[in-house]
Amino acid sequence: TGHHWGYGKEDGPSSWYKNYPVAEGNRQSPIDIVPNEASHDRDLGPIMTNYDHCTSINISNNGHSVVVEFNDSDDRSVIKGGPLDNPYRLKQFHFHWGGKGHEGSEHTVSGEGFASELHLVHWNAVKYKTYGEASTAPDGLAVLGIFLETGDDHRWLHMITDVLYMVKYKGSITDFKGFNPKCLLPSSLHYWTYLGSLTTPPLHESVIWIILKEPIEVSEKQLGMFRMLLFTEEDDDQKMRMENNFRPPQPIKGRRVRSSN
Ligand SMILES: NS(=O)(=O)c1ccc2c(c1)[C@H]1CCC[C@H]1[C@@H](c1ccc(O)cc1Cl)N2
Ligand SMILES: [Zn+2]
Repeated sequence: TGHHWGYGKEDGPSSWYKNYPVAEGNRQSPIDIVPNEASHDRDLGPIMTNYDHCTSINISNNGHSVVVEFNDSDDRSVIKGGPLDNPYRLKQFHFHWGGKGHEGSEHTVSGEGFASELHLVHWNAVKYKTYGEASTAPDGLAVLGIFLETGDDHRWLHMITDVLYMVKYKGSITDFKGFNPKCLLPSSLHYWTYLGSLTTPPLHESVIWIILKEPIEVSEKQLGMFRMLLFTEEDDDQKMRMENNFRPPQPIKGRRVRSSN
């Protein structure tokens, strides 16, 4: 289903518009965030994440990233507050990263990229019946973006990097239960928010982006573990390392970025 796309020279972000014309739309993501051009909105309250009873199910390599899926059959793990009119249910999280020593985040701040970016994907189960339906609606998804910068070892990220060898190849999946993503959040939940899109095909313009200002620290060694993943399947004789799986910033097209206080 859908067209083949990737991050290479032939199938990468600059060619996605051919099969996904919305790539040139008016609310595409990621963007470059310019902090002193963001407007402080007094009625923008704090965001609240309630992941305590969340249930991770599995971890998989979908050929574009490594994804941890959650049970989203009820409101056990949600994000609410801030720009959101109701709670959005946690569906999955995944990462985008660079190559050795290169940048790898999708959003940038005053033109600066980070080594990686974590996306916690939530959907509006109050207004829509399924994730698929929500993924095409203008207020269907809320993605919490967290920057990863290199520094000390992240004390909990090893729970993920320790199992990456199990999902080395595209299409591989393994059980991954009892992981609470609360441990991946930085201490401050101050954020920027704007209306955007999925950063990969199908690039649906259905995302309320909430980008945390404070990055989390991970070690170069931990990040290097992500680069042992492959874009390719086990029986593919080409072993293409999974790295630089990020879309560059897109035109802001007059959009406002708001800042929590
Ligand atoms: N980078 S990102 O945070 O902007 C992001 C967030 C959510 C989704 C995507 C990318 C893309 C990439 C893989 C699946 C696809 C999408 C989806 C999943 C399952 C579906 O049934 C439909 C769709 Cl559209 N979900
Ligand atoms: Zn993403």
